Amino acid sequence: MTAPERFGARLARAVAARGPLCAGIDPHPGLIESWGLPVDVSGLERFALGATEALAAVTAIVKPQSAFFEAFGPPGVAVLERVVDTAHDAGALVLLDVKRGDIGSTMAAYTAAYVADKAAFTADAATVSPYLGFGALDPAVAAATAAGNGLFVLARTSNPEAHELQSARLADGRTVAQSVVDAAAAHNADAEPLGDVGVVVGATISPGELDLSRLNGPVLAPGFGAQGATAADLRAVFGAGLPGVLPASSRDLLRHGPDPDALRQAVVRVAELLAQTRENDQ
Ligand SMILES: O=c1ccn([C@@H]2O[C@H](COP(=O)(O)O)[C@@H](O)[C@H]2O)c(=O)[nH]1
Repeated sequence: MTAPERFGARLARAVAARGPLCAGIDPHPGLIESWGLPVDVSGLERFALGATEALAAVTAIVKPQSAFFEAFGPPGVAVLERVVDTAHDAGALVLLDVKRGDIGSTMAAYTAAYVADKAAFTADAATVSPYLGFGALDPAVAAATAAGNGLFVLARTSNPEAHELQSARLADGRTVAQSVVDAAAAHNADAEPLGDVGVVVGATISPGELDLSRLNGPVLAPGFGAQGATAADLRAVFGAGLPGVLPASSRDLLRHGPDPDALRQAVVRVAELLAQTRENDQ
């Protein structure tokens, strides 16, 4: 049996074709209402599938936020499953934002749900938390990568409350967040063009907080748009030409719906802005 193509390679190809923007599918009740839909499972379904059909046609990767689907109970989770399939049909990869983190044996079960071989959800990658110890993620890394899928490990998140914990110093002088980046990098050594174990680093953090130069893996950069980070902040935090940085935006794209053309135009505008910022660097 031939090995599945690795996530890092699939992501690099998708980004080369469609650009780095990661479109978030976050069905906030207020957004569902603003699309003129009822805040119930039928409204959730029309919102999430409409957003996914439009955004997944023009982006490399979409990121459904599981919490907003789980909030509707099992029928909401069934909608999430359809979002994953719809995004794949439109040609995008799917990063499920579930932020799971637990002891190793339980992580194996979470992986079976999302990114292992024959996983229930068939996502291409999932977000995980290392704050029960990075080693507790080992079963998840092994199962996801064996299936050709990826993980994005929370390192330095975009929310202001994260700083105290994630920027605390370890005995060796590194920050907690840097130790997460370094542990992810160890899994990506020698991978080409990009490893399968990414990190989450908010576009809202201060420049120079983290050294990502040896990561050799993708970086999900939320905080762009609704949380205030700009294209200039992305450049300041991540530098020019760092491969694999995926600026992520949810509310700031979704507020343009329900018109699919308006949603797609919002993606085009952000892509132009990102490209312009890159050109200014050269
Ligand atoms: O550090 C993090 C990690 C994840 N998120 C998630 O990304 C989106 C951001 O939504 P916006 O509407 O673009 O602010 C959301 O699903 C968060 O749970 C994050 O913001 N920061």
